[in-house]
Order: sequence, then structure tokens, then C-alpha cells
Amino acid sequence: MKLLDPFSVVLMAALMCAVMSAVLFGARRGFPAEVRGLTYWGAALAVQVFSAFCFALRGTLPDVLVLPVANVLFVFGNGLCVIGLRRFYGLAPRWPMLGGACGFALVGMLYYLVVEPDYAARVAWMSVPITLISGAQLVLVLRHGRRKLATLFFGSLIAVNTVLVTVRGVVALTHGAALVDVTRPGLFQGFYLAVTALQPALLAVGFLMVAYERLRLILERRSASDPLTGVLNRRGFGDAYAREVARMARMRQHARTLALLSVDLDHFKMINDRFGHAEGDRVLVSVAQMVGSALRESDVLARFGGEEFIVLLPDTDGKRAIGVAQRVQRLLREAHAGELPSCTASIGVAVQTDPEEPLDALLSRADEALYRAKENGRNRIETWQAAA
Ligand SMILES: Nc1nc2c(ncn2[C@@H]2O[C@H](COP(=O)(O)OP(=O)(O)OP(=O)(O)O)[C@@H](O)[C@H]2O)c(=O)[nH]1
Repeated sequence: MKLLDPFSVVLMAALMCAVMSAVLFGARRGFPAEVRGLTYWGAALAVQVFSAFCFALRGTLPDVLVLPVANVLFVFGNGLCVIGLRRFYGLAPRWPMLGGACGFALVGMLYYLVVEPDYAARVAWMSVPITLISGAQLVLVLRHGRRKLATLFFGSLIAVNTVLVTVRGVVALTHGAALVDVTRPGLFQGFYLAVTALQPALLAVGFLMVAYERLRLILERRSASDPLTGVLNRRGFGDAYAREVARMARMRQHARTLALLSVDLDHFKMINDRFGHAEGDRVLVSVAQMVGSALRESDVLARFGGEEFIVLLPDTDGKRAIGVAQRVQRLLREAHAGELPSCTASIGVAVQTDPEEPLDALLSRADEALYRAKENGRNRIETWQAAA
């Protein structure tokens, strides 16, 4: 079998890393601040490029200069990927561990180059920090990754990398240099060289896929939520309602009902006028939190704009819905003591028994009840009743 020329492979790997590094740095600008770690990955690949160039200098400069630098850079580049991944998952970077891994690599390289020159021992030694680094990446992805195709792809690449490096280290220990020296022909050597050349760029693609998956989730969440209070907006509510009604339709034989509360703060304009718009905003945020705290996990809270909140109560009849509305009013009375301007709310309640009824019809029934609550003096609860 014709062997891949190691120099060309290293050069190819360096070029791929350089391109992927530029892609990552470029992509960084398009991501919101919540998606962290791309800069570290971009830097990691840039470091891999330098490491590859150092390896390529073998023969031109003495090994004792080239190899320790190239290997430490290789470990540092791999470690930066772990740091990037930790940042991505919202964890603090562990710089001392990376420093330790680089120091470990340097000591081993120097020892087995200068004191006791031994190629196989160098391979085995280097496989320790690289296996640990790759293993750390795998643990992070398994622990924090979402169960999605992107994560599966990324995790699989890391797993292959971890296994390959571990096997190479063990083979170096058990069989000596023969099977691990990439300058000698052989299936294992050729396979290792090819995979190692592709791996950094492939891992970066995997990381980008995971980052884009996170971006998709963030944009989906943003498009469905109210930026001031963080609760759902009309669009997000529509989706949640559709899911609930579909569930209701599936369980029709159990005669399910759902209830809707239309909660509107009273004289909110006065709060804005007296205390300012910013204070009004704080009241809205606090009301959203407070109403949310009065609800069950399965209930859905949304802000439709202004000072109007909508609450969807699955599996709830009129009586229980009024109970929730009373709890909301009680919490409003008790809350804000001293800190924020106090406010009251009028609440309209409508109950849906027919899953075929459109959302707009249910909303307008709740609004009718709310209108009556306002008409009848505010700070009260009214339930929609069919006209006699
Ligand atoms: N601070 C703040 N105020 C808002 C926001 N959206 C709407 N508003 C204000 O909410 C007030 C709503 O006024 P109205 O519709 O007259 O209602 P109200 O004063 O609560 O009176 P009633 O509902 O009849 O009791 C207006 O002053 C709007 O400017 C917002 O996001 N932040």
C-alpha cells in the first residue's frame, strides 16, 4: 500500500485548520452574545496551524527545538477547544488544567528527546494529555449537549478521536515505534495520519453545527417571547394554545375543558404618568413574575402588549379558573409593598369546552368578560356567560 506522505498531510491539515479558523472567527460576528466559545475554537485552530508548521520544520531545525514547541502547541490548541466548549455550555474555563497539560507535554517531550531519546515513549506520553483533553470534551458534550443530530455528530467525532489517541498510546507502549511511527508504511499509521489530518477541521464543523443549533433555539425563543417580561408573546402563545387544543381534541372522550384569563392592569396609564415609563416597565416585569408564580407548570402565561396578560389554564373549569384569578389578585395586593407602585387588575374569564372553537373567539369572549369587569368598577373578576 502506498503511504501518505506525512509532510503533505500535515500541510493539508494546516490549510484546513487555517480556513476553519477564519470561518469560525467570521461566524462569531453573526452569533448573539449567548453563544460563547467560537472565539476559542477559532484561536484553537489557529494554534493548530502553528503547531503543524512547527512539525513541518522537522529536518530544517533540530528536533529538540521543533518537537517540544510543536507538541505543546498541539496540546494547547486542543485544550483551547475544551475551554471553548466550557464557555459554550456556560462553564468557567479551567486554565490551570490546560497549563498543567502543556507542562506535562513539555517535560515528557524534553525527557524522551534529550535524556532518553525514545520515539514510542514520546507517543505514549503525548497520548495522555490528548486523551484526557478529548475525554473532557466528550464528557462535556454528553453532560450538557442537547439530544440533537448536531450533538450526535459532534460527540461521535470526539469519541472517535478519544479512542484513536488512546489506542495509539497503548500500541506505542505495547508494540514500540513500529506501529505508531507515521513515517513508516502501515495501515494503522496511514489511518491515524489521515484521521488526524481531518479531525481538527471536522471537529470545528461539528462545533459549528452545535452552535447553529443553539442559535436556532435562541431565535425561536426570541420570536416567541416578549422582550420586556420574558413571558410568551402572542405568537408563542398561539403555538402553546395550538398544542393544548390538539391534546384536548385527542382526549375528547374525557370531556376536557380549558380556561383563559385576560388580565389587564387598572389605570396603568396613571402609573406611567406619575412614576415614569421606566418604573411602569418594572411594574410590568414584576407583575409577569408574580402572575407566573401563581400558576402551575402546565399553565401558559403571555403578554399580548401594553398592560394585558393572557393566561391559559389547561384542564381547568370556570370555578377553578376563578380561583386562580383570585390568587392573582391577592398576590398583586400583597406584592410591591413599598418597592414598586401598587396596582390592581381586572380579570375576564372564559372557558372552552369545544376544541374546534378558534382562539380568536375564545379571546374575544375573555375580552368581553374583561370589559365588563372594567365597566363594573375594575379590580374584579367577571366570567363570560352566553347571552340569555
Ligand atoms: N411602561 C410601559 N407602559 C406601557 C407599555 N405598553 C403600554 N403601556 C402603557 O399602558 C397604558 C395603557 O393605558 P390605557 O389603555 O388607558 O389603560 P389603563 O390606564 O390601564 O386604564 P384601564 O385599562 O381602563 O384601567 C398606556 O399609558 C401605555 O402607554 C409598556 O411596555 N411599558
